[in-house]
Amino acid sequence: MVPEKLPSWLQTYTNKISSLELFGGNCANHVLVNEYNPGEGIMVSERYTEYIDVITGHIVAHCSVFILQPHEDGPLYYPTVTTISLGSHTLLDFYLPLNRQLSDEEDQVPRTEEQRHVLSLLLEPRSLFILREDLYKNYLHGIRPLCQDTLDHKVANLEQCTARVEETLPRRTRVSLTIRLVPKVLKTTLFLGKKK
Ligand SMILES: O=C(O)CCC(=O)C(=O)O
Ligand SMILES: [Fe+2]
Repeated sequence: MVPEKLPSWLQTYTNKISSLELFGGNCANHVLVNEYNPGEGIMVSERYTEYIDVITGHIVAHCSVFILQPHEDGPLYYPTVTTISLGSHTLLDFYLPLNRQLSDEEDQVPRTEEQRHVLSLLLEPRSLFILREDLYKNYLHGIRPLCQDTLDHKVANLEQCTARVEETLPRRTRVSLTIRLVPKVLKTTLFLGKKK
């Protein structure tokens, strides 16, 4: 990763979250901004392909295939990822990974996504969500492409929220700021063609 300066408004939130000592005394240095319209879920880049000019060795084109699926955030940001939700709530769903089934001797039949769904968390607007420990390491997460959410008993944090079980919440446009620490960054800076 090549470092770039964050816009000052984002640096403010990054500093605030880092002051909670979530990143082992370091300051978070990576922010992913996602916008979800009602009906949209998380799109995950499944395959990133680069096309390289065989003579010069330069990348001439690249493309990613984006699909909707539960995913893990992987080792790059481990052990902590934080998310600020703005504008709308969403439901973040947690799933058992497919490979966890194989250890269970009675049940070698692949389960559907619905059967692997363990719990959801209601992320309210202006809330901070901290993903770490068991939920980071042992579960996949995803956001379903829905226009509204009916809260059921699988929503595990309703006691901490203002919403109630069986309530239906229409989704509005949500912007999420996923703030995390990438420990290894290049020492060089990226100049995007701006002359001083
Ligand atoms: O938008 C969110 O709340 C989660 C996004 C996410 O899981 C990701 O980008 O890896
Ligand atoms: Fe994620």
